[in-house]
Amino acid sequence: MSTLRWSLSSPRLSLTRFLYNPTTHHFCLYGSVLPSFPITMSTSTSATADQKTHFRSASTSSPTAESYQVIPSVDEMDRIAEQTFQRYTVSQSSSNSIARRSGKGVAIVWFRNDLRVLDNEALFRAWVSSEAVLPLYCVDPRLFNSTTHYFGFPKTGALRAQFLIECLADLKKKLMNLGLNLLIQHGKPEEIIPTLVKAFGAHTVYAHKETCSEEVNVERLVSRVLGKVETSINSPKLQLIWGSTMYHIDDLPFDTNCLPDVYTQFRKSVESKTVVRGCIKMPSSLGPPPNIGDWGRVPSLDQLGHHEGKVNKGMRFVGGESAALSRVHEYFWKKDLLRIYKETRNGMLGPDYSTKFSPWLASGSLSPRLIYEEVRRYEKERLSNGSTYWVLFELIWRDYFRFLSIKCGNSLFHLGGPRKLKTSWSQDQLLFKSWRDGHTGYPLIDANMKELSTTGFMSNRGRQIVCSFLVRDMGIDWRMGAEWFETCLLDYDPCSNYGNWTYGAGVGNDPREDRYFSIPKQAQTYDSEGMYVSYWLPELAALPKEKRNFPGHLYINPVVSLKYGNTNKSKNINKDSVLTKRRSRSQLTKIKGSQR
Ligand SMILES: Cc1cc2nc3c(=O)[nH]c(=O)nc-3n(C[C@H](O)[C@H](O)[C@H](O)COP(=O)(O)OP(=O)(O)OC[C@H]3O[C@@H](n4cnc5c(N)ncnc54)[C@H](O)[C@@H]3O)c2cc1C
Ligand SMILES: Nc1ncnc2c1ncn2[C@@H]1O[C@H](COP(=O)(O)OP(=O)(O)OP(=O)(O)O)[C@@H](O)[C@H]1O
Repeated sequence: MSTLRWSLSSPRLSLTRFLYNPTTHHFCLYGSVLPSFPITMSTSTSATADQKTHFRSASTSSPTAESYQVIPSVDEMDRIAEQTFQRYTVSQSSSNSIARRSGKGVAIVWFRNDLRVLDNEALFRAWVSSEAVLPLYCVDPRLFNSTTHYFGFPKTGALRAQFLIECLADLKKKLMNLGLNLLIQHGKPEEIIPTLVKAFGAHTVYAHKETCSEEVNVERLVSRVLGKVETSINSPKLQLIWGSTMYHIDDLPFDTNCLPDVYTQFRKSVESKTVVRGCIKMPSSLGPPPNIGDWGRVPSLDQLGHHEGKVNKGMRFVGGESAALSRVHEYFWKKDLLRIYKETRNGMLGPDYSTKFSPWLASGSLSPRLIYEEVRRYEKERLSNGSTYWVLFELIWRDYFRFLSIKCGNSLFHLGGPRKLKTSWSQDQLLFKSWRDGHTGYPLIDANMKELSTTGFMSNRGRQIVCSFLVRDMGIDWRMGAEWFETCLLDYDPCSNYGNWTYGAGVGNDPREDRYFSIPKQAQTYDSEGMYVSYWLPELAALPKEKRNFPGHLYINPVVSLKYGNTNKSKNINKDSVLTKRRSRSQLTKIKGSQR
């Protein structure tokens, strides 16, 4: 594979290639931009057909509008991961080694949403405090063969299940490279862990602390049963460690119960008063493992309750730490995209408009502190600008929702949200189904929903638009949307998901109450040539560019009218609006009648 370095002087990656909209002051990634993206041609030379995911517009009228996501080969990912491991691990023989092993006996590491080796404090502490570490993952039936809380959707959809399988396979491999292994058991942690503690006489179980009630309940159960285990060593303990955020909870300038209600206040406060801790330098060897005959296999998709988990269009994410580190390397160093992140982050089409780190962050294959250190290194070695800062700005949003979940407790999942608002919502099944399946009659909504179900991913722009449409234009119970996201998203994280949905639904702590996203305006600003919608809805590709988002009678009739009408003044959509309004009035009556 070619090792290309992209600098601003690269003819194929200059800002002029992003379309600038003087009215909105936004840069867009569409139209003639995508074909010139460097990944298309330059790195595809050694990629096999399997590694090239066609991110190709179906448009016959724009044959040049295509881009490939090149998934690096396993060897390439391993090579990058190895380089990064060298940076973030220390050898025991090294004179500047800060890691000294001083413990006795066996310690268990219970892996949860922290499926990585680098900057994994639970793993590190287990190693320091023992003579042998037993790494464990429990395939918990509550996560895989179960349903979401209110509406009974699959708790973990097929694509996320597949992603997790890849994460586990990679973790097992990484641990074996470091002299350990990963014990994989099927069942509830509160049943598996005490048995192992007893069998190995383990003194401590290390795990990363979670914050939402489902996970916290499991922690409580594990802790409780450990209290009853009798071993030769007195009272084995569950030791919970904080490790999911960029800023450490113990370093916050306030108690989480006094977390500011406004994000900006939170951000300014942590930025001025808190320092991001350095990554834990992991030892380059973690063995020996305890003596185990059968370490168990990485589960199959069938065992996780699904049969088919393949992505055949759009972005294909590979699970695991190697792929995560490879993506960081690609986005920051190889393609040099970090320098333009702020201008491109609102895109919707293609592999490179944003970092796409979220699936790895959610599974814990990637540490936010490692991203922080890589941003700082990039700023030193290449350049520092608004874009390099903005990735950290977004990661602070992620931190904020995580801390907010502690403050809000279960109100994050309740209809009235943290503000406990009493609003009436519809649960109209037909309307919801049209949203879920991408048949609303609004190409921008339909394309985004198809992307979600096909790939398990949707851009941040898309998420805000489909959320606004569901709750504001359809008046549907926001929890139905949130639970559907919970099923489908590869990057599903209860805090970010329910946090963003409560904001979108106007029941969060957000001071901006009415977050309405006008579809015509969003379409004109972010998909002015209809490249995005025609990629996901190929039937629109034959239409002139300006009509693809506003196809009128040439597409499905809109199932509801827009709350504020079609304010974009587009000639195409207004033709149908009277009809739509008349029809949707009767539909709205139906909605009101279906409230629960
Ligand atoms: C309704 C809705 C639901 C969402 N559900 C989730 C979810 O379940 N899991 C999830 O990780 N993100 C969620 N987000 C936030 C955001 O859309 C994704 O994090 C982002 O699109 C991931 O793409 P990226 O990694 O390329 O992001 P980038 O733009 O490259 O941002 C870098 C990182 O910053 C963080 N980030 C960015 N925006 C947000 C945000 N609004 N809230 C929290 N963190 C953010 C993510 O960790 C992301 O990986 C949701 C947003 C909305 C509007
Ligand atoms: N990680 C998670 N992902 C999705 N939903 C979650 C998660 N953690 C908690 N919840 C949701 O939090 C809510 C609280 O569930 P729980 O069974 O603990 O209490 P409850 O009796 O339903 O509500 P409450 O305690 O608020 O009266 C449920 O809606 C549950 O699905």
